[in-house]
Amino acid sequence: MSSKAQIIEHSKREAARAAVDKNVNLDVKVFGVGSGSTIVYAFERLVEMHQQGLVRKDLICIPTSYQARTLIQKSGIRCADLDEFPNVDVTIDGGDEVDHNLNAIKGGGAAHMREKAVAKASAKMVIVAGKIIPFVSFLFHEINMYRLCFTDFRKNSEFLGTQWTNGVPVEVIPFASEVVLQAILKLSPKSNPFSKFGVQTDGKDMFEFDVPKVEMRAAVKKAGPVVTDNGNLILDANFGKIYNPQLLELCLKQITGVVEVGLFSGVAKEAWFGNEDGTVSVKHV
Ligand SMILES: O=C[C@H](O)[C@H](O)[C@H](O)COP(=O)(O)O
Repeated sequence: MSSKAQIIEHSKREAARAAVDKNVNLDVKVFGVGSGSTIVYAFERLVEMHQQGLVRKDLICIPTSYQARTLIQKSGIRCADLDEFPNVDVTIDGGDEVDHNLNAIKGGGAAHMREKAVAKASAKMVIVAGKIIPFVSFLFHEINMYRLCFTDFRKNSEFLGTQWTNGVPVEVIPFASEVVLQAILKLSPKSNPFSKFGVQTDGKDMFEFDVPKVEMRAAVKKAGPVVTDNGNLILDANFGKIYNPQLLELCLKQITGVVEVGLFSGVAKEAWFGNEDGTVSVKHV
């Protein structure tokens, strides 16, 4: 690993640990465990705190994926399903990209369906984003440092789809995957099918591209597509910059055959960032 990659990995770990330290205590009874590489660091800290008596001995952890379930089961902390404990105190999860309102793209690991179910059942959802690049300038600007140095990056940090260019993950039932793909291609950047229901837009286009770029996610080390923990497929839909994530999420979710969309609009209340320089930043909404 290069030294720059090591620094980023270190800051990602620090951000994950700080998020746990700040949000998990003896009052937390039910904790949602996100998925991905960053969450491994967060869960490592949770296990330490459990061993040190800093969290409840009878803490219940709700997994958001097969990966999270395995982590919990190996830890000795009680693992339970969401339908047993539908009221979660705090969930901590990773993120692929986060904008200045803490809207996020998630699902780089195809886990966003269960992640969103657990996040929405949580009194508080916290995102830890290891990949700070889209946000660096904004945060530095906020604390009034390096304002000039990072001015060029600020514009880019405003919109989802700027740094995470793999597209928005859309989980679809296999039966309708081609139909959904065609429907996404027909979404127009200027459309607001919800205006008749009173869903307002800011008058700007919904996303950048005239026509989205959509492809089915292919598996690695297996021929064929990625199959999710729910037995479904993933379409990665690249819209370019996303100007209105709330509306795009609604538009995608109304397509029959879509199970869940990796846009988390207005879900996270707090985000922790591991910065490129090894420091950690936090933002609340
Ligand atoms: O499906 C995967 C999840 O949404 C992850 O939380 C997200 O992709 C971030 O993953 P990582 O922590 O590996 O960057």
